[in-house]
Amino acid sequence: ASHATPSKSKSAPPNVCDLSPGAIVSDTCASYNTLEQLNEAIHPYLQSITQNTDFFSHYRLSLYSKKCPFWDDENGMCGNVACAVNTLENEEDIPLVWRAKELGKLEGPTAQHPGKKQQREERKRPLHGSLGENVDESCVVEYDDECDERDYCVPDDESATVKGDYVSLVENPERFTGYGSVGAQQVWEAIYRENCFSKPPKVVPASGKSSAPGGSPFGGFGNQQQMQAANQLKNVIQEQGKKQMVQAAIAHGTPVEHLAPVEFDDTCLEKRVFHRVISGMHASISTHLCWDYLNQTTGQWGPNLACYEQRLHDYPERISNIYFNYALVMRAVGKIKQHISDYSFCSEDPEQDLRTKNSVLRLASALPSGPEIFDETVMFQDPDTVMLKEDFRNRFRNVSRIMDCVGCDKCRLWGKLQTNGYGTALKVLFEFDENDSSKDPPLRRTELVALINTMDRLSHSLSAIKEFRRMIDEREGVSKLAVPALPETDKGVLKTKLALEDSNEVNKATEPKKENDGMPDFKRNWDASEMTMWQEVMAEYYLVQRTFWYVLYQWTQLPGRFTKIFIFEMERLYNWWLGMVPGPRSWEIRIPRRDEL
Ligand SMILES: Cc1cc2nc3c(=O)[nH]c(=O)nc-3n(C[C@H](O)[C@H](O)[C@H](O)COP(=O)(O)OP(=O)(O)OC[C@H]3O[C@@H](n4cnc5c(N)ncnc54)[C@H](O)[C@@H]3O)c2cc1C
Repeated sequence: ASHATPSKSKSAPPNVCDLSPGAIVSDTCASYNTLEQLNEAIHPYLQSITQNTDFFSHYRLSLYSKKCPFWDDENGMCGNVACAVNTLENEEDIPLVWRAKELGKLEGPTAQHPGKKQQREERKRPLHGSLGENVDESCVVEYDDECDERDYCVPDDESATVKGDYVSLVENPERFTGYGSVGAQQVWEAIYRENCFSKPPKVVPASGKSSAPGGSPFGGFGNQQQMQAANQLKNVIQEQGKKQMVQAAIAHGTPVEHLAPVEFDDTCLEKRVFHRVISGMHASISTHLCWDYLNQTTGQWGPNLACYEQRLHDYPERISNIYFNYALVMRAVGKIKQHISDYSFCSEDPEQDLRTKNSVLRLASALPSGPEIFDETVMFQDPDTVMLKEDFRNRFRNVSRIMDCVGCDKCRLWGKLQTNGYGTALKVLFEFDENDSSKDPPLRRTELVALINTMDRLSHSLSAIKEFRRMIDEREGVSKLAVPALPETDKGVLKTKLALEDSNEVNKATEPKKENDGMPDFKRNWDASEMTMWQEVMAEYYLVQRTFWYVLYQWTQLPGRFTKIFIFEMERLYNWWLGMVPGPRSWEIRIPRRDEL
């Protein structure tokens, strides 16, 4: 990995817009190239861990029992599902399954967190099979409900009465849901406002522990901490004197970015880091929804290039923030190697426990050790910034609370998970000792699951961005070559075609990706009206010839392919036998798509 001195505290914000491969991602020590190469190597591990282990494919959180503590429906600041205005104006006209309300619902089985007695007495099946017969519940249930004061997130079991539900992450992939408009903009706006570090620190109990388990003496709020959080955020908004402006702007459909900018002092590293983490998370969510996008008119799922261009491609700083987050989370995962070696993943299934541990250790070992990628030690060193650390933590807790205002279940699930993931990364970076894990604070199950899944999300974002860029290059390459060769009339057609592709039309972008495996051109892309009969016959003849040779060639490749598949499968079997999670399959047998026939 290339190594460079990261920006020191108080330095001016570096240029985050240089996305050239060799450029160093600002505030980190790695170049875009290095991170992309690392990603290619570890992406399969991450996918395998998050998809194939019971431990990392289930997450526990309070989805329904928490009330948004920051605004309610009465004053027009609405955060519930009904207010989550959809991307299509008249959704009633489209089939139910494509509507935002349906897309945002959680899928698959859920299970309530078992009580302490049940946990003790039925250690093997504390959830009574509610997540499915094949799920090993001892890998899923979290036995330690305690919360530590050094947490950067709001633990989801903060209130003793709200223990949360277990949900499958595999059955609820992060993708387009149609959630947007007023509700979503308001949440993002509130989250970015948490970055007003220049204000004096807010009063939040230093312990971070629930002070009022059980019933609430404060009416609408679950407990004292929620009440305080509500007051803090209201204060921030009122202090800024912008609440009215924001509401009015949203009500009139004015984009939030047209408002006067939020007071944000970005001269010091810590404040910049906070902003970059949030913006990177936002950008990563946007990448996933553009990558797995539903065209609500045709019902087709697929990448939407126009969506990517509108939300990310034209904002290099957002893309840079994704890379920044990847470096930060990667450093955190690399730092917990020692901690993980003593971790119990599945108390009642030693075989799955070992497999899960081995796969996490393999991932951690594949990451550069030490501060090669990200050097957290340059943060919070300055005497002026020591107080910031506490402020930083409290603001992160508030972001976590704001997530309760997300009016779409699936979005809330992934929003909460990723906030927890970044919170855990920061906890690991600033509270864990890489060489001596004896004094480390406990790492809870939800935190570990959130950390690894957040890394997987970022890794997926990097891969998707690479593919989106390729699609843009391909499009631009085609247009550059095609334009000079075309007659004047066709240029007009091509211009319209490109304009359509550039606009919100998603049809093109939602087409499945074509593999370029050296396949010859089988299209009849000649103009018969300009050809003699003989030329046409020859063109047809060459087409048949090309097809014939291609099919024959593919048949000759079959024995080699089967041998490779056999060796690959033997290797996976061997890994499984050793107790490791076998890597994902790199081959599949599938019915050809229509355009391939
Ligand atoms: C926590 C959360 C999770 C969500 N999860 C999903 C999901 O899984 N699937 C889904 O389809 N929708 C999800 N959404 C909604 C989605 O994020 C968008 O809000 C929605 O698609 C509307 O997008 P928009 O173009 O109006 O701009 P938004 O993404 O809502 O952004 C609002 C404003 O913030 C600014 N902005 C945008 N991106 C960045 C950035 N990276 N950094 C800094 N500023 C930025 C821009 O000025 C923009 O106008 C989620 C929303 C939230 C709050």
